[in-house]
Amino acid sequence: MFRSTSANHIRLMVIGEEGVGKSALVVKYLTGRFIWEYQSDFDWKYAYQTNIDGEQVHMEIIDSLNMDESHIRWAEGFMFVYDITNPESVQKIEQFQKRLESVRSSRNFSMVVVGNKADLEHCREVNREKIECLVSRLSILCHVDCSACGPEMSVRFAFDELCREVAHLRMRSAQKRERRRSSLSQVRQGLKMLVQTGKTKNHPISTPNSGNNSPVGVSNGKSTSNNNSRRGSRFVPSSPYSSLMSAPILNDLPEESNCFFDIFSDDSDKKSRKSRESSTDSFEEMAKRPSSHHHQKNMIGALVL
Ligand SMILES: Nc1nc2c(ncn2[C@@H]2O[C@H](COP(=O)(O)OP(=O)(O)OP(=O)(O)O)[C@@H](O)[C@H]2O)c(=O)[nH]1
Repeated sequence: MFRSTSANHIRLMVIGEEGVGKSALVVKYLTGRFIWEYQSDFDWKYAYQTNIDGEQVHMEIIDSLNMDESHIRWAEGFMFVYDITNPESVQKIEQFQKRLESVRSSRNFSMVVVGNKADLEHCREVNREKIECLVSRLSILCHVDCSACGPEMSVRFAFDELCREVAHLRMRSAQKRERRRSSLSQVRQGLKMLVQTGKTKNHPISTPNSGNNSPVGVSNGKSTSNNNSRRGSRFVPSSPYSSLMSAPILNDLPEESNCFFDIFSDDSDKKSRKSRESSTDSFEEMAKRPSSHHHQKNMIGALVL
């Protein structure tokens, strides 16, 4: 699993309220030892090399008191630690997650939740069911109880699991990027063929709304509603276009529909590109309508034209 990542290098950040045992957990993971007191005025950064699932992994871990923005951007995996004897230490989990999402502007990070000081089970004040519900509501995949002064196994499991999460996330993102790239290159190729066909047939590359400078099917939505005109059109007669039509383009497009316009990157006419970009809203509005599926299909159809 780790082989597909860039040099098996993983960057983690340990976060949580003061005194929950962040430093104790990191040191336990790195050295197998528990030390009662740590200096906590600094953010500590550790480098560590270990073997997970039979593969060498190079890790960097920041043990951070502050949710420094640069650290949040730097890390890919976050370990949120709370103290099972301190209910207040769990309250900020949602807030932390929101902060991560806002700084990283998406969910492209992995997170595990660790309930530390499990050796003090008799003093537990955090309800296990409640925290399980919270964790699943926040779509956090892994929640582990462990103790920095107990057996090393559960601490190791928590860190290793976070690394696995990061590796999975990277793999999923790489697959997504690859799908998107191949969809876009299909469209580019199709457009090139169309331009060539248009030239050889001596047909103008015209569109249902040619005459205005806006991109086809994007500016006002009128052109996209005329499905019949696309079918009957002399410009979409044969198989290359139908294969283009069936390409999984819109499904794979990122939510920011600006990528939609990347397929025009060969176009040197900046003016018309600008007008296309300013039309993003109408594209999004069309996609939101109840019959968005048809609109989207029509949109591609209009684009092909
Ligand atoms: N009983 C018990 N005590 C722990 C455990 N982990 C940490 N402690 C103690 O809790 C206190 C705080 O531990 P730290 O590791 O400094 O906690 P921290 O979250 O790094 O604290 P800050 O650096 O101040 O944010 C120390 O006195 C530790 O000895 C644990 O698993 N069990």
